[in-house]
This record gives sequence, C-alpha cells and structure tokens, in this order.
Amino acid sequence: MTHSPRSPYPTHPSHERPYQLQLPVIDLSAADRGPQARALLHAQLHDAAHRVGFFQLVGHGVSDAETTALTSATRRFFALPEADRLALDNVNSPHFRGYTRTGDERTGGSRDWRDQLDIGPERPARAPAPGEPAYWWLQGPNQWPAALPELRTAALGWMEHLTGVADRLLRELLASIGASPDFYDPVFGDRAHPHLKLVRYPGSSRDGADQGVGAHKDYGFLTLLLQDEVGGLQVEREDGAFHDVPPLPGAFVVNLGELLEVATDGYLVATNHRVVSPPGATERFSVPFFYNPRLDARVEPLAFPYAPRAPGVTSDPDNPLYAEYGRNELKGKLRAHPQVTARHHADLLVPA
Ligand SMILES: O=C(O)CCC(=O)C(=O)O
Ligand SMILES: [Fe+2]
Repeated sequence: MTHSPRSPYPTHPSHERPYQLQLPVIDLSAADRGPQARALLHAQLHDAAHRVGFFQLVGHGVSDAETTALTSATRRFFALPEADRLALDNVNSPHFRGYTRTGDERTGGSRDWRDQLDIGPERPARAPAPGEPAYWWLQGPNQWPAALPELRTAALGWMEHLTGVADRLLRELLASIGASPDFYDPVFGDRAHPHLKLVRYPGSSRDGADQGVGAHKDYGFLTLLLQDEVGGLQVEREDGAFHDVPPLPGAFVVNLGELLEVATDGYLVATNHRVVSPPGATERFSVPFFYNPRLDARVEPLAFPYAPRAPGVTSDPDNPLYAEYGRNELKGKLRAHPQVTARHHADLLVPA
C-alpha cells in the first residue's frame, strides 16, 4: 500500500481505510423546489464553501447521455496512436492549448504522471501588443484531433452546458452568504474564459513516485469535475491530512478556486487537492471544467454580511493570489508547462 508523505492514511481507495471524511452532497435542483428547500440548500452551500471548499454536486441537470458522449470520446482520444496525439502537442501553441504528454507537466516543481488535452473558448489568437498584459497569450485557437470530430462537438457542448450549471451554482452560493447573486455578472458573460481539461492518469510511474497531479489550488471561481470510478483524488482538510474523495456516480466534485478566496478575503476557501496515481497499470480518466471569468477581470471584493469575519487570504510566498484573473492563470500555466514557457514565453519568466 502506498502512503503519501503527508498523510497518515492509505492513499489508494481501500476497504481497509481506517478513516474517511465524506464530502457534503448538495442537490442543486433544490433551488427550484420552493423557499424551504432553497433555504436548506443555502445552509449546505454556505457551510461547505466556508469550511471545506469542496462538495459533491447532484441535481445539476446534465444527462447521462451527454456524460457518456464526452467520456467515450475522451477514451477514444487517449487510445489514438501517440503520433496522432502529439500532432496536437501544446509545445506548438503559445496559448497553452493542446496535448501535454505524460510527465511534461509540473506541480510544486515535481512531475505529474498524467497526460491531457487542454481546451478553451474558440477565439482567434491574440498576441499582446507592447504594453498590453501578457495574459492575452491565453486567448487563442484549440487543437483538435482530425480523426475524432465528435470530440470537438462533445467538448464544446460540455463547456457550454457546464457554464450554465456553474452560473446557477455561483448565484446560489453568493445568495447563500447573503451577497447579491449577480455581483459577478460583469466579469463573466460573452468574454468569460472557461477551461476544460481531458485527463488520463496512466497508472503508476516506474520510479515509484505517486504524483498523478501534485497538491494545488485551482485559479478561478469554481471547478466542476467529472471523475470515473477509479478514485485517487484527495482533498486537504482541517487536520492537514489529505482525504480521499470517493467517486459518486452522476455527481460532479465541485471546488472553489483562488478568486473566490480572494473575493471573500478568505471567508470562502480554495482548498489544496491532488491526485494519487492509480496502482499498477490501472488508468483513471477525469474531466475538470474550470468556470473562469474574463481574462481582464479584476475581481472586486464581495459585499456580504460575513465580510467582517473573514480571516484573510492564505499567504504562500510560492503562490501569490492575484485579483486580476488573467494574471492568476498565466502564473499557473507558466510554471506548469515549462516547455511551452521556454519555447514561447522565456521573456515572461521573471514574475511581474
Ligand atoms: O483529476 C482530478 O481528479 C483532479 C484534477 C485537478 O485537480 C486539476 O487538473 O486541477
Ligand atoms: Fe485542481
């Protein structure tokens, strides 16, 4: 049994697990079932977002058929010959779009044992003019596999549908802490910058490291993650240990990103999480959807009645949190994709 360096608990899902902290399960459809159901939903959301930063979301309205279309196209993509996947190599994209092969991504300075396809809004490339913020590099075209047209259809449809779900969820979350549900409308809308990742964890690396993806926080507002039945996602809890998030069929694992922590001065928490490699040659697939605002959004402090109780944002000199979204995302991309950075953005390496 593999043990993570920081957790006294087994890191792989196991029946022998001595202890497991279940995440709250929250039903978004309760918002439409009358004032009493909605009040209960708000109490659950408030508590989960304030104390944990993670929960399982059901009642989201995404159908099994849609989910199957996406997951089967995802599996077909990773089953393509490596040459077909490398035709989409993100090293050829100054916009950090396309395919990253296993071991080329880094978190916390160490290698992540996963490969992935990064997808964003389909917009023309925008190379920043002198004096413009460097984060405009993050806008640009996707790279799609010619052999799998259904992947593009499923992925773009998924981004659109999940944008709607995340938008509803954010409104209920803001209402749950007494804020105006439309407070952040100006930073989303047509120019929002959502991000979708199709991810495969190809089992354990031969060197025995078990880092599927290292501990990190997500950059934006909310992440809605589809995970398969294998397990391996872990969340850091109040006790400082990483706890398994067991797969719940039909649910999205939702977590809050850094911008919500910044916006609420730490009242809502962005939580560290990581993935432990599956054992042996077991493959795990996951699809995180990141609900992010416009690149040029500056996230204003949220007006809400609990603000006086906010503890302040986490301060980590290795991971400064920026209120300007594009800056926050570019910070992460430059450090996660050193080959793209070296090839296209060596001039940006000194933090601004
Ligand atoms: O694959 C997972 O379960 C989580 C992935 C993740 O946290 C990320 O890509 O930000
Ligand atoms: Fe994440």
